[in-house]
Amino acid sequence: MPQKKAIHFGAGNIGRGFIGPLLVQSGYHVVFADVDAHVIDELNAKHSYEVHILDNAAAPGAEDVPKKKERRESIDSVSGILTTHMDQVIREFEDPNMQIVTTAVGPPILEKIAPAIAKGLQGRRRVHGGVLNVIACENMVHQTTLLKDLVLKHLDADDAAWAETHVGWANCSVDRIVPPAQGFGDSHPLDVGVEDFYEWAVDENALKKDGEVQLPLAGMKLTQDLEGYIHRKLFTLNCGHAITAYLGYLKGHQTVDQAIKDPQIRDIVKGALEESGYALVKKHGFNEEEHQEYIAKTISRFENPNLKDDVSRVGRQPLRKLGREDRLLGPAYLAKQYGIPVPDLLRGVAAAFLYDVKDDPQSMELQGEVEKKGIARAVEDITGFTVGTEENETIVKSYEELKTWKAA
Ligand SMILES: NC(=O)C1=CN([C@@H]2O[C@H](COP(=O)(O)OP(=O)(O)OC[C@H]3O[C@@H](n4cnc5c(N)ncnc54)[C@H](O)[C@@H]3O)[C@@H](O)[C@H]2O)C=CC1
Ligand SMILES: O=P(O)(O)OC[C@H]1O[C@](O)(CO)[C@@H](O)[C@@H]1O
Repeated sequence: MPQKKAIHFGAGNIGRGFIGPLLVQSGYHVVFADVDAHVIDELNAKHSYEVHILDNAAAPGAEDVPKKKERRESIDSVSGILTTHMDQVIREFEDPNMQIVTTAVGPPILEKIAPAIAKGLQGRRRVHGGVLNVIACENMVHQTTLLKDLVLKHLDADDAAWAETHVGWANCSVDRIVPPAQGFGDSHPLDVGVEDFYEWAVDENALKKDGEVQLPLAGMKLTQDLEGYIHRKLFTLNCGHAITAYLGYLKGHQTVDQAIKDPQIRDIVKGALEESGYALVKKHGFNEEEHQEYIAKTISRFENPNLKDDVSRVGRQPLRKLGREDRLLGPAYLAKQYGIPVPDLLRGVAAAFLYDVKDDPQSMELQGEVEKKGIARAVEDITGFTVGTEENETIVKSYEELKTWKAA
């Protein structure tokens, strides 16, 4: 029997370190589609690589010296194509063994891969018309719905109607910390280091189950309450992570584990996650005790010294992270609905306004806004908290206080 196939757009950290491996474990041959010719050549030369699971273990008796405990998983049955080679992308979609399309390219890139997916779907419809499932694994709410809308723009009415009935467009929540690979040697360019923890929750209702695909895949949780999973992850892991990164950057810490060890930072992060947690418990009816454990587990994930996760990776693109539904303002607005005060979340927002990394265009754009409009007006425009409101004043006050951290 021919091997079933999946095409994954984005052979980066999450592609190679999380989604690709789960697809391979589920019996799929994974075709990575990327613009990076070096990675694609390596995939086609070796057809395999290793995932290094970097444990969070400290050496007994030596508190500050992490003991590198590591397991390895070999990922075989992989190949690559360049997304610029449209004919190859279309051929993969036309293959009847192709059953799943996943992405991890970064939210702004979805519109760039949409034309290739549209062409692929047209080809598939023409050749055999088999059912397919698409799951975008990006850190944002309703990422697959966004991808679907972008793809539909490239289809005529007939093809769009076909894509509605024959393609499952499933949103998901994707959680595993996978920093850029480091230290595996020049001869292992595809290897990637990951934390042990992972969670991939996928909207069960949106998947097409009438094709060949056997669900759930390895490591996948099917859920009828995706919003709960997305909010819990985005407003806890991503929220705490971003605040740790922005405050860590202010204090000159290089990595997340160094930043979270700083008592001043830890207190604010913990406070913010408690505030966000009260709102999540109210909104989704989570068990309070279990949610406290989830917060503690999340903070312990930040402490993993073996990940060497740079604060500039976690803080990247601050304007996206200051989106109204995203990790900082999302929980602040949710808490507001229940009258929950959020001083530490707003400290985190203020810290984002102080993030001035020269080679991060969004950071520079944000600084430009502050310079042009002044902090209170910039906060109003970006966060929606108008000048004179308690939230705007708290952010501005925290901004001024946190500035002194930078100077120190
Ligand atoms: N790294 C992590 O720990 C996590 C990341 N995510 C999300 O996964 C997504 C990807 O993140 P990473 O893997 O960290 O980024 P990455 O930068 O390591 O990987 C992105 C990949 O997309 C490729 N790419 C860029 N333009 C492309 C195009 N037009 N066509 C095909 N491929 C293209 C890049 O060459 C790169 O290989 C983001 O949305 C991120 O928020 C979600 C959970 C965890
Ligand atoms: O990938 P983004 O959205 O820029 O944000 C970085 C975040 O993504 C992750 O890499 C994985 O969820 C986290 O480590 C971090 O909070």
